[in-house]
Amino acid sequence: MTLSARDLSVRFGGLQALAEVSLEVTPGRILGLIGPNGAGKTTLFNCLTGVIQPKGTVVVDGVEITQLRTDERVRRGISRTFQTPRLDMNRTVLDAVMLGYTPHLAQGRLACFLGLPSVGRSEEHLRNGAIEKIRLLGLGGAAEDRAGSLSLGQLRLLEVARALVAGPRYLLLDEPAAGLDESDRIRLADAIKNAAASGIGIVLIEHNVGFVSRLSHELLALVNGTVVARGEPNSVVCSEKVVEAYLGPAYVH
Ligand SMILES: Nc1ncnc2c1ncn2[C@@H]1O[C@H](COP(=O)(O)OP(=O)(O)OP(=O)(O)O)[C@@H](O)[C@H]1O
Repeated sequence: MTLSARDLSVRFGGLQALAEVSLEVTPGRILGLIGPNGAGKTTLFNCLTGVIQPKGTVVVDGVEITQLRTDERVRRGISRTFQTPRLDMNRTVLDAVMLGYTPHLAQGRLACFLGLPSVGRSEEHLRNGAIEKIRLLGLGGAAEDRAGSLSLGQLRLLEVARALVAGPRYLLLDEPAAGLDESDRIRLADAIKNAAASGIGIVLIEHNVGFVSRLSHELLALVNGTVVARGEPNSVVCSEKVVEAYLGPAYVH
C-alpha cells in the first residue's frame, strides 16, 4: 500500500516547475514537503490529484492513476486541501464539509462507501460523520454558521474536515497551518496525528519548518522544482542545500 510518484516533470512555458521528482508515502506515515516560495510544492500536489498532467507516473496501491480525473482519484482514496480554500461562502460550515462526500455520491456508491445495508439511513450517517470531523477540527460551535463568517485559518480547518469526510487513504494538506493561532495549530496537529494513527498516509506542505518537522516522519525538500534533500526531518532541515535555499549562501558553513 503506497501512494508513489515517479519522475514527475512539469514545464510552464520556459519554466521547469518540477524536474523528475519522486516520492512515496505509506499508510500511517506523515511526509512533510518543504521548500521556499515557487519551489513546486503545490504543482506536485496538482500532479498527484490530476489537476495537472505531468510527465512521469502516479501509482496508488499498485494501480497507475496518472491519466485519471480528479474525482476518480478521490474515489481511489486521495483527498486534498487547497492553500486558498475553495468554498461557497454562503453555505453553512456543515454543508461545505458534506461536499466532501460528493465524488462518492456521484457514483451511487454511497451505501457501499458507508458500509450500510440501505441508502435510506445514509443522510443521517453523512451528517453525523461530517459533524464528527467538524468537532475534531474545533469548529463544532460554528456548524450552522455561514462559511463566509469564518476566519481564513478556520476555513483551512474546514477544508481539512471536508477532505477527511471523503474517507481518504492518502491526504494531501497544502499549508493547512497558515494563519492559525496557537490553539488551532495544536488542534490541527492533533487531527493530523490522529488521521495518520488511523492509517491515512499524509503529505503535508508547510512553511513553518518547526511545525512540519515535529509532525513528520520524513521530510522532502524541493528547490526550483528539484529534490535537494529527503529523509529524517532534522537532517533535512540542517542540510546545506536547505539552509542555503532558506537563508542564502552566507549561512552555509
Ligand atoms: N499554472 C501556472 N502557469 C505558469 N506558471 C505556474 C503555474 N503554476 C505554478 N507556476 C509557477 O511554477 C512554480 C512553482 O509554483 P508552485 O505554486 O508549485 O510553488 P510552491 O512551492 O507551491 O510555492 P508557494 O510556497 O509560494 O505556494 C512557480 O514559479 C510558479 O510561479
